[in-house]
Amino acid sequence: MEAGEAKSKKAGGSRLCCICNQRRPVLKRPKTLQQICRECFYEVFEEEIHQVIVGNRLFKSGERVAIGASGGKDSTVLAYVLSELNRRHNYGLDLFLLSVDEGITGYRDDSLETVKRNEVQYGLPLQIVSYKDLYGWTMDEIVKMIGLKNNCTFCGVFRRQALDRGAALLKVDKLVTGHNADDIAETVLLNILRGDIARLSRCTSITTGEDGPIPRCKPFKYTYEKEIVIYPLLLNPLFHFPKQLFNCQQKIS
Ligand SMILES: Nc1ncnc2c1ncn2[C@@H]1O[C@H](COP(=O)(O)OP(=O)(O)OP(=O)(O)O)[C@@H](O)[C@H]1O
Repeated sequence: MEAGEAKSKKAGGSRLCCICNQRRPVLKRPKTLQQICRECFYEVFEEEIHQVIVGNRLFKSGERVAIGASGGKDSTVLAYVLSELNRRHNYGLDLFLLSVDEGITGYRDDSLETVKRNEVQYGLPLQIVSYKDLYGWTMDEIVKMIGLKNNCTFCGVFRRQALDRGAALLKVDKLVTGHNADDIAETVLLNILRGDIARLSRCTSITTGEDGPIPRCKPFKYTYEKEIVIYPLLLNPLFHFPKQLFNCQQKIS
Protein backbone atom coordinates (compact mmCIF):
# COMPACT_ATOMS: atom_id res chain seq x y z
CA MET A 1 0.00 0.00 0.00
CA GLU A 2 1.28 3.51 -0.84
CA ALA A 3 2.25 5.34 2.33
CA GLY A 4 0.12 8.38 1.61
CA GLU A 5 -2.88 6.26 0.68
CA ALA A 6 -3.01 4.45 4.01
CA LYS A 7 -6.50 4.91 5.43
CA SER A 8 -8.00 3.92 8.73
CA LYS A 9 -11.35 2.17 8.52
CA LYS A 10 -14.51 3.65 9.95
CA ALA A 11 -16.64 1.67 12.37
CA GLY A 12 -19.71 3.12 14.03
CA GLY A 13 -18.78 6.59 12.78
CA SER A 14 -15.25 6.66 14.32
CA ARG A 15 -12.03 5.75 12.54
CA LEU A 16 -9.95 2.78 13.63
CA CYS A 17 -6.19 2.28 13.61
CA CYS A 18 -5.22 1.14 10.12
CA ILE A 19 -2.83 -1.49 11.49
CA CYS A 20 -4.84 -3.31 14.18
CA ASN A 21 -8.31 -2.16 13.09
CA GLN A 22 -9.37 -2.29 16.72
CA ARG A 23 -8.35 0.86 18.57
CA ARG A 24 -8.86 4.57 17.94
CA PRO A 25 -5.90 6.20 16.13
CA VAL A 26 -4.05 8.83 18.15
CA LEU A 27 -1.68 10.10 15.47
CA LYS A 28 -0.91 10.31 11.77
CA ARG A 29 2.50 8.67 11.50
CA PRO A 30 4.96 11.18 9.99
CA LYS A 31 6.89 8.45 8.16
CA THR A 32 3.96 6.70 6.43
CA LEU A 33 1.00 9.04 7.04
CA GLN A 34 -0.93 6.08 8.46
CA GLN A 35 -3.44 6.87 11.18
CA ILE A 36 -2.52 4.56 14.01
CA CYS A 37 -3.11 3.91 17.69
CA ARG A 38 -0.56 4.38 20.47
CA GLU A 39 0.11 0.63 20.89
CA CYS A 40 0.73 0.06 17.15
CA PHE A 41 2.97 3.15 17.01
CA TYR A 42 5.23 1.74 19.78
CA GLU A 43 5.29 -1.60 18.03
CA VAL A 44 6.19 -0.35 14.52
CA PHE A 45 8.64 2.26 15.85
CA GLU A 46 10.59 -0.30 17.90
CA GLU A 47 10.27 -3.10 15.32
CA GLU A 48 11.70 -0.91 12.54
CA ILE A 49 14.75 -0.12 14.68
CA HIS A 50 15.14 -3.83 15.49
CA GLN A 51 15.04 -4.63 11.75
CA VAL A 52 17.70 -1.98 11.05
CA ILE A 53 19.94 -3.48 13.77
CA VAL A 54 19.47 -7.05 12.54
CA GLY A 55 19.46 -6.25 8.81
CA ASN A 56 22.72 -4.31 9.03
CA ARG A 57 24.31 -6.71 11.55
CA LEU A 58 25.19 -3.77 13.78
CA PHE A 59 26.14 -5.92 16.80
CA LYS A 60 27.44 -9.35 17.73
CA SER A 61 26.37 -11.21 20.84
CA GLY A 62 28.70 -10.55 23.78
CA GLU A 63 29.78 -7.10 22.57
CA ARG A 64 30.19 -4.16 24.92
CA VAL A 65 28.38 -1.14 23.48
CA ALA A 66 28.52 2.47 24.68
CA ILE A 67 25.56 4.77 23.97
CA GLY A 68 26.72 8.35 23.39
CA ALA A 69 24.36 10.00 25.88
CA SER A 70 24.06 13.77 25.61
CA GLY A 71 20.82 13.95 27.61
CA GLY A 72 19.03 15.18 24.45
CA LYS A 73 15.92 13.56 23.02
CA ASP A 74 17.62 11.31 20.44
CA SER A 75 20.19 9.68 22.69
CA THR A 76 17.71 9.40 25.57
CA VAL A 77 15.21 7.56 23.35
CA LEU A 78 18.07 5.49 21.88
CA ALA A 79 19.22 4.38 25.36
CA TYR A 80 15.69 3.37 26.28
CA VAL A 81 14.83 1.57 23.01
CA LEU A 82 18.19 -0.20 22.74
CA SER A 83 18.01 -1.54 26.29
CA GLU A 84 14.43 -2.73 25.64
CA LEU A 85 15.37 -4.45 22.36
CA ASN A 86 18.49 -5.98 23.94
CA ARG A 87 16.28 -7.61 26.58
CA ARG A 88 13.41 -8.53 24.27
CA HIS A 89 15.48 -10.04 21.45
CA ASN A 90 18.41 -11.34 23.50
CA TYR A 91 21.06 -9.41 21.58
CA GLY A 92 23.47 -10.33 24.39
CA LEU A 93 24.96 -6.81 24.60
CA ASP A 94 26.54 -5.13 27.62
CA LEU A 95 25.24 -1.57 27.35
CA PHE A 96 26.80 1.55 28.89
CA LEU A 97 25.98 5.25 28.87
CA LEU A 98 28.89 7.49 27.86
CA SER A 99 28.61 11.26 28.33
CA VAL A 100 31.01 14.03 27.46
CA ASP A 101 30.89 17.04 29.76
CA GLU A 102 32.12 19.94 27.63
CA GLY A 103 31.96 22.33 30.58
CA ILE A 104 29.20 24.62 29.25
CA THR A 105 27.42 26.15 32.22
CA GLY A 106 23.61 26.12 32.00
CA TYR A 107 23.66 23.66 29.09
CA ARG A 108 25.54 20.41 29.62
CA ASP A 109 25.32 20.50 33.40
CA ASP A 110 21.49 20.38 33.07
CA SER A 111 21.49 17.63 30.47
CA LEU A 112 23.94 15.53 32.49
CA GLU A 113 21.29 15.46 35.22
CA THR A 114 18.97 13.81 32.67
CA VAL A 115 21.65 11.20 31.86
CA LYS A 116 22.19 10.51 35.59
CA ARG A 117 18.44 9.89 35.94
CA ASN A 118 18.57 7.57 32.90
CA GLU A 119 21.42 5.62 34.55
CA VAL A 120 19.04 4.76 37.39
CA GLN A 121 15.86 4.39 35.30
CA TYR A 122 17.35 2.07 32.68
CA GLY A 123 19.93 0.41 34.96
CA LEU A 124 22.84 1.23 32.60
CA PRO A 125 26.30 2.08 34.02
CA LEU A 126 27.34 5.66 33.24
CA GLN A 127 30.82 6.97 32.39
CA ILE A 128 31.32 10.74 32.20
CA VAL A 129 34.45 12.20 30.62
CA SER A 130 35.07 15.94 30.79
CA TYR A 131 37.02 18.37 28.62
CA LYS A 132 38.53 19.78 31.83
CA ASP A 133 40.00 16.39 32.82
CA LEU A 134 41.04 15.38 29.30
CA TYR A 135 42.36 18.69 27.94
CA GLY A 136 42.65 20.98 30.98
CA TRP A 137 40.06 23.42 29.53
CA THR A 138 36.28 23.71 29.75
CA MET A 139 34.35 25.09 26.75
CA ASP A 140 33.44 28.12 28.89
CA GLU A 141 37.17 28.83 29.35
CA ILE A 142 37.87 28.28 25.63
CA VAL A 143 35.08 30.71 24.69
CA LYS A 144 36.50 33.30 27.10
CA MET A 145 39.85 32.93 25.34
CA ILE A 146 38.83 32.76 21.63
CA GLY A 147 35.36 34.36 21.66
CA LEU A 148 32.12 32.90 20.32
CA LYS A 149 33.18 32.69 16.68
CA ASN A 150 34.26 29.21 15.51
CA ASN A 151 34.01 27.69 19.00
CA CYS A 152 31.66 24.96 17.63
CA THR A 153 34.58 23.70 15.51
CA PHE A 154 36.77 23.22 18.62
CA CYS A 155 33.92 21.65 20.52
CA GLY A 156 33.09 19.17 17.72
CA VAL A 157 36.71 18.00 17.37
CA PHE A 158 37.20 17.72 21.14
CA ARG A 159 33.93 15.84 21.59
CA ARG A 160 34.75 13.30 18.91
CA GLN A 161 38.08 12.54 20.61
CA ALA A 162 36.53 12.59 24.09
CA LEU A 163 34.00 9.95 22.98
CA ASP A 164 36.88 7.78 21.73
CA ARG A 165 38.73 8.23 25.04
CA GLY A 166 35.57 7.39 27.04
CA ALA A 167 34.95 4.33 24.86
CA ALA A 168 38.54 3.18 25.55
CA LEU A 169 38.00 3.63 29.32
CA LEU A 170 34.86 1.48 29.12
CA LYS A 171 36.66 -1.03 26.87
CA VAL A 172 33.67 -1.14 24.54
CA ASP A 173 33.59 -2.69 21.06
CA LYS A 174 31.24 -0.10 19.57
CA LEU A 175 29.79 3.32 20.15
CA VAL A 176 26.23 4.14 19.09
CA THR A 177 24.92 7.66 18.64
CA GLY A 178 21.44 9.12 18.31
CA HIS A 179 21.92 10.59 14.82
CA ASN A 180 18.59 10.27 13.02
CA ALA A 181 17.35 10.41 9.41
CA ASP A 182 16.89 14.20 9.57
CA ASP A 183 20.47 14.69 10.89
CA ILE A 184 21.80 12.57 8.03
CA ALA A 185 19.75 14.45 5.40
CA GLU A 186 21.08 17.73 6.86
CA THR A 187 24.68 16.45 6.71
CA VAL A 188 24.21 15.32 3.08
CA LEU A 189 22.96 18.79 2.10
CA LEU A 190 25.82 20.51 3.99
CA ASN A 191 28.42 18.33 2.27
CA ILE A 192 26.85 19.06 -1.15
CA LEU A 193 26.91 22.81 -0.44
CA ARG A 194 30.54 22.57 0.71
CA GLY A 195 31.45 20.37 -2.26
CA ASP A 196 33.03 17.88 0.16
CA ILE A 197 32.85 14.72 -1.95
CA ALA A 198 34.88 12.54 0.46
CA ARG A 199 32.56 13.29 3.41
CA LEU A 200 29.48 13.05 1.16
CA SER A 201 30.31 9.47 0.25
CA ARG A 202 30.73 8.30 3.86
CA CYS A 203 28.24 10.47 5.77
CA THR A 204 25.29 8.16 5.04
CA SER A 205 27.01 4.96 6.23
CA ILE A 206 25.28 3.33 9.17
CA THR A 207 28.64 2.27 10.62
CA THR A 208 31.74 4.44 10.38
CA GLY A 209 35.23 4.45 11.85
CA GLU A 210 35.86 0.74 11.39
CA ASP A 211 39.49 1.53 10.64
CA GLY A 212 39.76 3.91 13.65
CA PRO A 213 39.90 3.31 17.41
CA ILE A 214 36.20 2.51 17.74
CA PRO A 215 33.43 1.83 15.18
CA ARG A 216 30.39 4.10 15.49
CA CYS A 217 26.85 3.07 14.53
CA LYS A 218 23.64 4.99 13.98
CA PRO A 219 20.66 2.71 14.74
CA PHE A 220 18.30 5.71 14.10
CA LYS A 221 19.59 6.18 10.54
CA TYR A 222 16.09 5.59 9.11
CA THR A 223 14.13 7.04 12.06
CA TYR A 224 12.39 10.38 11.56
CA GLU A 225 13.12 13.05 14.15
CA LYS A 226 9.39 13.80 14.53
CA GLU A 227 8.73 10.19 15.53
CA ILE A 228 11.59 10.28 18.05
CA VAL A 229 9.86 13.28 19.63
CA ILE A 230 6.41 11.64 19.56
CA TYR A 231 7.61 8.35 21.08
CA PRO A 232 8.54 9.65 24.56
CA LEU A 233 5.59 12.05 24.60
CA LEU A 234 3.23 9.08 24.25
CA LEU A 235 5.31 7.13 26.75
CA ASN A 236 5.28 9.94 29.32
CA PRO A 237 6.35 10.22 32.18
CA LEU A 238 9.42 8.03 31.58
CA PHE A 239 11.36 10.73 29.78
CA HIS A 240 12.70 14.07 30.92
CA PHE A 241 14.41 16.45 28.51
CA PRO A 242 16.03 19.77 29.26
CA LYS A 243 14.33 22.17 26.83
CA GLN A 244 17.48 23.93 25.63
CA LEU A 245 18.81 20.70 24.11
CA PHE A 246 16.23 20.91 21.33
CA ASN A 247 18.10 23.98 20.05
CA CYS A 248 21.63 22.55 19.88
CA GLN A 249 23.25 23.41 16.55
CA GLN A 250 26.39 21.32 16.81
CA LYS A 251 26.49 17.92 15.08
CA ILE A 252 29.37 15.52 15.53
CA SER A 253 28.92 13.35 12.42
N1 LIG B 1 28.08 15.45 25.12
C1 LIG B 1 27.82 14.29 24.55
N2 LIG B 1 28.08 13.14 25.20
C2 LIG B 1 27.83 11.95 24.63
N3 LIG B 1 27.30 11.80 23.41
C3 LIG B 1 27.01 12.90 22.72
C4 LIG B 1 27.26 14.21 23.24
N4 LIG B 1 26.85 15.11 22.32
C5 LIG B 1 26.38 14.41 21.28
N5 LIG B 1 26.47 13.08 21.50
C6 LIG B 1 26.03 11.97 20.62
O1 LIG B 1 25.95 12.45 19.28
C7 LIG B 1 24.59 12.40 18.83
C8 LIG B 1 24.26 13.57 17.93
O2 LIG B 1 24.74 14.76 18.49
P1 LIG B 1 23.85 16.07 18.59
O3 LIG B 1 24.76 17.21 18.82
O4 LIG B 1 22.86 16.11 17.49
O5 LIG B 1 23.11 15.73 19.98
P2 LIG B 1 22.15 16.59 20.88
O6 LIG B 1 21.29 17.49 20.04
O7 LIG B 1 22.95 17.20 22.00
O8 LIG B 1 21.27 15.49 21.58
P3 LIG B 1 20.40 14.34 20.96
O9 LIG B 1 20.87 14.10 19.55
O10 LIG B 1 20.65 13.20 21.87
O11 LIG B 1 18.99 14.80 20.97
C9 LIG B 1 23.75 12.33 20.10
O12 LIG B 1 22.51 11.72 19.84
C10 LIG B 1 24.62 11.53 21.03
O13 LIG B 1 24.49 10.14 20.76
